[in-house]
Amino acid sequence: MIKVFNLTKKYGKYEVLKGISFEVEKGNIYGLLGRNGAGKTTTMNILTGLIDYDEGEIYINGKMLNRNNRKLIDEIGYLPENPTFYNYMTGSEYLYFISKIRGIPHQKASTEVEELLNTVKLKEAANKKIQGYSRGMKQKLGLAVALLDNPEIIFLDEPTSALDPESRYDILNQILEMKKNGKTIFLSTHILSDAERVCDYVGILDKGKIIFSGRLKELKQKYIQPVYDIVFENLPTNAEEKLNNVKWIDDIKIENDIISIYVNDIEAAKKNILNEISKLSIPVISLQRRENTLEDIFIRMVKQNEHL
Ligand SMILES: Nc1ncnc2c1ncn2[C@@H]1O[C@H](COP(=O)(O)OP(=O)(O)OP(=O)(O)O)[C@@H](O)[C@H]1O
Repeated sequence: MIKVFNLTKKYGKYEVLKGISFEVEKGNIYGLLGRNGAGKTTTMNILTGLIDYDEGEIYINGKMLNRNNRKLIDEIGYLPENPTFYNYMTGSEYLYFISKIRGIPHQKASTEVEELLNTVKLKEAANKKIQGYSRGMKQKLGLAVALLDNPEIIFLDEPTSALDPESRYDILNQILEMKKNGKTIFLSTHILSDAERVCDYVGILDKGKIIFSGRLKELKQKYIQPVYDIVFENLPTNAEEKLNNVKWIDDIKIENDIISIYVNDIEAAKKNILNEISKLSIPVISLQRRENTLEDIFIRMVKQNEHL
């Protein structure tokens, strides 16, 4: 559905994308993950034909997206990171307006607009002016615009950032619903728990390169590694130094009074963890073992990439 080979993009001398390649198959949700400034929006804007690129090949639905002839492809819908609207219009008026621009016949548009307002749960606010919409409502309206004319492929740039938990939940559910309806979805996000909830495949973009692209399940299996979270009464100052010398500890992360210990030998960890903690001589409030999350894996991969 989407194939990208060796894509390069420079802003002046600054090379944001250094030859990235990945594929998204039909009917899947692919999440492009990366820190702020990694180049996610740049990638989105290139794939949706909004900006030019320097080198590489892009195929969307079997058609080559030509660098010098970036015609917007009919089969795609796009929700940009910060969608802009005509705020004096109502949500419903705006959807009719966009339908008209896209050349959707009025009768077809009226059925579709009603359906979409239902789908994105904006029916009640449909006749209210957009200027009174919350960020979440605007995002839902943006999603409706992306879904107009039933595109096969939908691009969503940071669809859940800056939303409250309820709106995030709604949007994520709608993304899952789109997949059920056979859509192919390419989204970018830095909210890894959201990616973990909806994505089948992920690509990790870091320092201009894709450092992983594949099935989320495979990534988690590859990096399967238990983590111990230990909450201390107050943080031991020399903890990092002491724990880093322990053989079966791969890495540690310290946040407030919690130390997360990433383990490379679970049998050794089970036998020795209490002993190592007692050496720190600080009262422990709790100790819990868990599987690592996508966030843990992401942080470790990006850290490893830092040393390359
Ligand atoms: N038009 C531009 N001209 C020059 N530099 C740019 C331009 N657009 C983006 N950049 C730079 O390219 C890099 C990637 O930006 P981009 O917006 O693609 O990142 P992002 O991963 O989407 O980040 P965020 O999550 O913060 O939106 C950043 O360093 C940014 O400052």
